[in-house]
Amino acid sequence: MSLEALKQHYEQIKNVHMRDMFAQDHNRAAKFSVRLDSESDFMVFDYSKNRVTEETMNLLLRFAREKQLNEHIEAMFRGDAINTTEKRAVLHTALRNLTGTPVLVDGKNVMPDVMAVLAHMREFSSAVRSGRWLGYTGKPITDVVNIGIGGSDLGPVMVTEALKPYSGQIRAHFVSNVDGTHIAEVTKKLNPETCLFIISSKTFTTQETMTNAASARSWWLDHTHAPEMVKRHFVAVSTNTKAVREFGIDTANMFEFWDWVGGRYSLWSAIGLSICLSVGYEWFEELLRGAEAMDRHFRTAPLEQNIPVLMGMLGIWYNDFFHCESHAVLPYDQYLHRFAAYLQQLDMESNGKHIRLDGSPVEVPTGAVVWGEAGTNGQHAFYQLIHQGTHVIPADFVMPLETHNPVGPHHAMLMSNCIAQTEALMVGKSLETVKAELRAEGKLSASEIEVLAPHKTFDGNRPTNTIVLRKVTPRSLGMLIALYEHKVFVEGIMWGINSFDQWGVELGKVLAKAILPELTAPSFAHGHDASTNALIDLVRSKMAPSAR
Ligand SMILES: O=P(O)(O)OC[C@H]1O[C@H](O)[C@H](O)[C@@H](O)[C@@H]1O
Repeated sequence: MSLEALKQHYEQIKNVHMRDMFAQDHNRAAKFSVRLDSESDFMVFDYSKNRVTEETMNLLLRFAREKQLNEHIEAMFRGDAINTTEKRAVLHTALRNLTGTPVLVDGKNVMPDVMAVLAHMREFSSAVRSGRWLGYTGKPITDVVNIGIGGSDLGPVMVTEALKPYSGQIRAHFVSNVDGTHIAEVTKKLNPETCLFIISSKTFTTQETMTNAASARSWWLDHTHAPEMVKRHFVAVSTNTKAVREFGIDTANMFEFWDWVGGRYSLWSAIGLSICLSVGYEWFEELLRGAEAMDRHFRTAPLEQNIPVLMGMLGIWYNDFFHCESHAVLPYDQYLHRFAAYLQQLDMESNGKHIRLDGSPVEVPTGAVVWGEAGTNGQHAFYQLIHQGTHVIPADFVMPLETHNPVGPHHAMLMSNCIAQTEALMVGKSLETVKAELRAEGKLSASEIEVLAPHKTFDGNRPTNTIVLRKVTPRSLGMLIALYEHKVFVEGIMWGINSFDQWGVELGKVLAKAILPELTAPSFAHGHDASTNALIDLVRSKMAPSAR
């Protein structure tokens, strides 16, 4: 069993320093790097600064084979109902299957519907962007507001931000939080004659989205008094035609998707309409092409050269053996400033599970706590803990070689910081070196040096991946996002969990619905624990003072 072999191997390797691994193997950087090209874009996955040897990787990949990873990958692409608790296929890959090769769900080829919705998105976004789609007073649309939450928000926000250099005249806004401040602040910036609301919700029942949508419609009607013109200013993206119609949106302006697209995997579907409106359909299709290239790679590359597999298995290595609990994602490109927030849902909602597919409890911790910030801001905030704290935090550095904004020396500085961080995290700085430096400075006594030097030492040996891109383009972004989707999949398979349901989100939703009427009830809440009752009563004293 490779698990036993891995456990033994871990004992041998756990204290080996990467510094020595690099010293012993001058070919290490090349050996532990994979490059993937797609048209003029490329990605280099450099995983040489990890606490692994060739033997580690061989054992990890043997472990993956034992768990039949290849068969699971095929089952996903084929459209098997691998989301077993919801009895659904998982086919975000079909959304970017631009060659149109048939993909069957329950014997039906889904590709004609996928292509039809893409055509609808192309036609609609072109009408809006070209000024052919007019608002109720005959003016073109200037502002688009996506109202959605979770997967119906985070992907579109992240991508729209990342692709700002490709955006046109239309301004994109996003409202997700049920906090009235969010919708209020966005509507302040809008002209009711020239704005378009996209109500994005897979289920069209999500409390936050439905409340924000109703408030947006009230705001719009208060300003326009033109209920018959709602159809020119409100469109919907959903799987729920009935609820869309009931909301009052013309179903001709509804963009459909399907239950085999998970919310956090849906930016490639019509949920990406706000992206399309911002950057135009052609660039949206480029995003899909990037993802398609990663899909092909994931499905066909041998495990040894398969970037999502390597990345996922490194995740398993640190989680299952080193017991690392968190994972930092550090993009060195300001346009990727929402990338970590997006990944939090992708990774943590997918793999934050305590039960395996067969209903038994998991045997190892699952799902790292994912967090991060765009470089170099993070360096001046939390990198201290990554360098010298007591936790080992594996980190991904995303490094686009070209910038969209070549301003003076900025990009060279950004790159030098990124590379320096991975070097420092790996190499560290020994006590002897620190002492020698302090002695050479000649400012401190020998005893002062003894006390200060440990504070200035770095153990190093902190693992990092460096993901090099040519530039943040629609294509490379598509590759990058699909890489993480598949990495999360690989980890889920290894843990034997269902990465595609999200029952954990439900309990809070149910309890919030129960508490809502109690906040304005005439009598003191008594059905909960003492803390909850008291908190409800505090809110009640503000909301229904006359009731007290
Ligand atoms: O698109 P919706 O149906 O409105 O769902 C929005 C979000 O709702 C919940 O929070 C789910 O856990 C998410 O996975 C989903 O993305």
